Amino acid sequence: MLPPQDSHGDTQANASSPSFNKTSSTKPKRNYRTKARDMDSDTTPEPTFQNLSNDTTTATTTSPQKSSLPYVESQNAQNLGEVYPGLARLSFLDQAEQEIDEQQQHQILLKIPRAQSPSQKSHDPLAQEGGSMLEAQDNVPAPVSSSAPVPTLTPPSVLFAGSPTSLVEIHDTGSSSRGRGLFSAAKETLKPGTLLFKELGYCQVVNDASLAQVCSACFKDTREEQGEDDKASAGLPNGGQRKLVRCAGCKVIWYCNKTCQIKDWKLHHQLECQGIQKSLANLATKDVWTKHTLDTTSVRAICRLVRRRERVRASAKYKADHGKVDPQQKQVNEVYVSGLDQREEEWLDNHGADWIERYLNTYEHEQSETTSSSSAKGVLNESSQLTKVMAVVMSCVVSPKENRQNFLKGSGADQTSGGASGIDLIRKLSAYGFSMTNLETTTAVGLGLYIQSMAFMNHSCVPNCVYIFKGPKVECRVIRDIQPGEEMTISYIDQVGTTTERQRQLKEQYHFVCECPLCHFLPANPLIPVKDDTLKEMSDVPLPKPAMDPKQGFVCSNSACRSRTILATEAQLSIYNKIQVQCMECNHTTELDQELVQENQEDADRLVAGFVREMNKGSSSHTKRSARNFELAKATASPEAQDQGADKPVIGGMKTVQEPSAQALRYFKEAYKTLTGVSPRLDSRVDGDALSLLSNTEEDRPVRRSVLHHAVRQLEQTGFDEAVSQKNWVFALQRSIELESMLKQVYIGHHPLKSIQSYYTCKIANLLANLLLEESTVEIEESDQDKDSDLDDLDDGPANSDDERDLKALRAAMGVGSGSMQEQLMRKKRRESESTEDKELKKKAKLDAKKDKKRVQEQSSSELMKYLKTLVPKIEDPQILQEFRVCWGKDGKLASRYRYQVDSLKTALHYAEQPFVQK
Ligand SMILES: C[S@@+](CC[C@H](N)C(=O)[O-])C[C@H]1O[C@@H](n2cnc3c(N)ncnc32)[C@H](O)[C@@H]1O
Repeated sequence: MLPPQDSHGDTQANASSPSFNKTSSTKPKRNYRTKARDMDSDTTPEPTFQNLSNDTTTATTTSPQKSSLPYVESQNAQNLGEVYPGLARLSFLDQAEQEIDEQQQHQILLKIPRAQSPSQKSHDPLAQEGGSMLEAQDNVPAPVSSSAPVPTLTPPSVLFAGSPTSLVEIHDTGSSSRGRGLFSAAKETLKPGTLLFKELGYCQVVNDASLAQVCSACFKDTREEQGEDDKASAGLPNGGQRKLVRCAGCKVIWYCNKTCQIKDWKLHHQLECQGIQKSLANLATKDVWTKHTLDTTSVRAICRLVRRRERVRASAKYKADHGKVDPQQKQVNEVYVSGLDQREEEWLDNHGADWIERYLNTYEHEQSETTSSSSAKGVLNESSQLTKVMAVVMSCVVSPKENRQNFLKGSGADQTSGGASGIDLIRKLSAYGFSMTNLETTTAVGLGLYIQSMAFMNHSCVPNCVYIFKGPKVECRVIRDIQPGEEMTISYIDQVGTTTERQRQLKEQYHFVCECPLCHFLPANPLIPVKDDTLKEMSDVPLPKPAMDPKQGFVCSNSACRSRTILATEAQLSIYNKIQVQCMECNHTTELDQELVQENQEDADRLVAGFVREMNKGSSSHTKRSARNFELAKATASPEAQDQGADKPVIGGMKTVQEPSAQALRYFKEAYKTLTGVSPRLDSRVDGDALSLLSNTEEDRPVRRSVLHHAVRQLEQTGFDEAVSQKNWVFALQRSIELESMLKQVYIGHHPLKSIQSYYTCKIANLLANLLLEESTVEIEESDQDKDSDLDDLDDGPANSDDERDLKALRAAMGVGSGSMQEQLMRKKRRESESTEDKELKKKAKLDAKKDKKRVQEQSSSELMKYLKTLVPKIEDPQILQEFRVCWGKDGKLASRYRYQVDSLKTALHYAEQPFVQK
């Protein structure tokens, strides 16, 4: 069934179905030059075009979120995914590549050989529910056109029989806390780059912050840069950026176009659109949608989950009618385990249902009596984010009040929740939801629930697989050799963190104590014995001494001492509270206590905040999103920045490249030093004058950490992000290089983050080379003009006719020039009385100053160019391209974009060099 249209061809907003203006078929084909089109047709027969930038949906949403994986519900919903991105900076690129890998996917079958009853075996929910996703429903074309079986469509009997081409199977890990896991079912070693599986989410939603930028059907991100090789982007204005159109029914969900809307309508949106509208009409929840008082990402995800389950339920009923038992509910519940902490779970079990009921009733009651005060607000303040989310979910999916209890408590009689409690659903989403991320914008764009294979992948701090998002699908690839029968793992968090940090994060967000080899090799708690064979088996890089995590150590605090040996770890400090360590190299004794370290950290945080503030001062446009696009548009300094900019170093002679202010650099350097005890690498060739503003003297710091501390990485990352957003390209390049080398040191094996950082480095280098080229071209043109104007100057005056001079004076006297008539005549007289000698001297001084300035600029430009040239061999390292291929597939779009950047860089450098050589 397609979204119905009313007689005007418009969406019947309240008729359960959004649609498009009928006239749109007679209109010219959608043209990306038009502004965003609002599918809202309640008010106008023609589709309304709506500029996204003016839309309230974007105006009030939270800033683009960085994310962690999986999605963490227990945080404040407004901050969901704001943890440092780690793996979450992975891409979803567009889906062109999907076609390429489709063939491979057909080779992959999923085996689930755990013991089951015969009835369970034939109705495994993983196959059933996931399968329904790919079934053609309501005329939705099945995404896979080939007749070859794909995992989700594979009949259960085939699933369990296994196949010679099976790559993965699910079985027990043998550890009670790790439960089941995904194992290699291949007969041979799986090599890096192998595609293990592709999976479409059971449900997925675009997050609040990205709703108006990311299509809710194909997950194409309008902020994503269009590759030079991307044919679809050819001819698009705005650097190929598209605008989205909005569903007229709920006015919440956005799509690329009608095709995407219809696709999503059939799959999900027809099940949720009316619910959102109902919730919008509910006084208690209206503000959530209109004023964004609550992040609705998980609300919408749960709604989709609930509705989807209803559908599955119906199909189960059908199967039951055909004489088969419905094992789905039980088994799906088995897949989802709770992700909340014990206290919250208990509270929700005991009071959750009543509390939400009370919240909704109280609120409605208060609204109707128009009493502003106390209790409802008090209750609201007390509420945990989860219960609020649940309340909004209920307003979307449960209509009669009497059904609420059933929904919340999961009575078997309840038709809406399908037997499981609504609260359970939110827990499940919390434990199994994955934050979907876009690599190019480095932001979290959505939340997806992948239940077929991804749900069974356990975490490791040294994973052998990575996953990347491609549209609504997730792809999982091998990044290190995997032996037959070996467990396949991914990292749920940023691997760069120290053992202490990683373990804390896993505990807080995912509620388990990590049992991976790295945590055994470098235990966060020094009292836990080291298992030093765990990591050696899987690493071909030199390993640190067990328990001496180079990322989390303190080194000698004597700045004169160059030893980088780890003298103590943070874990030791947290156990002993106070430690005294003596450096073997210089005998200097360092005394550390937790308070001191804490102060040090606070100091650094304050400096980082100051650094960000100073960086932002320099620019009037804080458009991080567009800055990420690295468009070659010149960064014009704001008037304020230009005012302050008199003492700014002109880097590379390019007035088009903003530099961080001396103050910002000072903050950066201070923060770096506070964390590490040493100065950051601010390359003198690049930072020129800026560096001289910074003192190079190193004083002793009571705390010196090993340089790879997570905080340093965060500082570098902040520096990079800020520099990119302010178009401080030289500084951004430096930070990118630093980040790249850090990532190389801390990630074992291939990792997408390494390659994406290399991509940024190459891209910024290319950008600078192109700016240099532009500058040099402009300089040649200017110097040609200068020659002409110099000649004009010399010819000026005496050569001009009396008539012409008189005419000028007359014009000036009539007020066309500046100053009063008398002043102008005086000036003219003065000029005329100046001796030819004076004039010549003045002209010469002017020319000399100009030449001096040009010389400095040329010198600076050629230095920058030399520096960029030194980067070329590093950028051309075949290992980088290999990294791309492993993580994104051999024909990945990013690899070809990278190659393009390399070529462009070399060409720009070649031509930019010409003018300087000529002089
Ligand atoms: C996405 S599920 C993975 C599948 C799960 N093992 C199962 O049997 O359903 C995540 C859960 O697995 C467990 N887990 C995953 N990785 C682990 C690890 N490295 N150490 C301990 N437990 C882990 C935790 O209980 C975590 O909440």
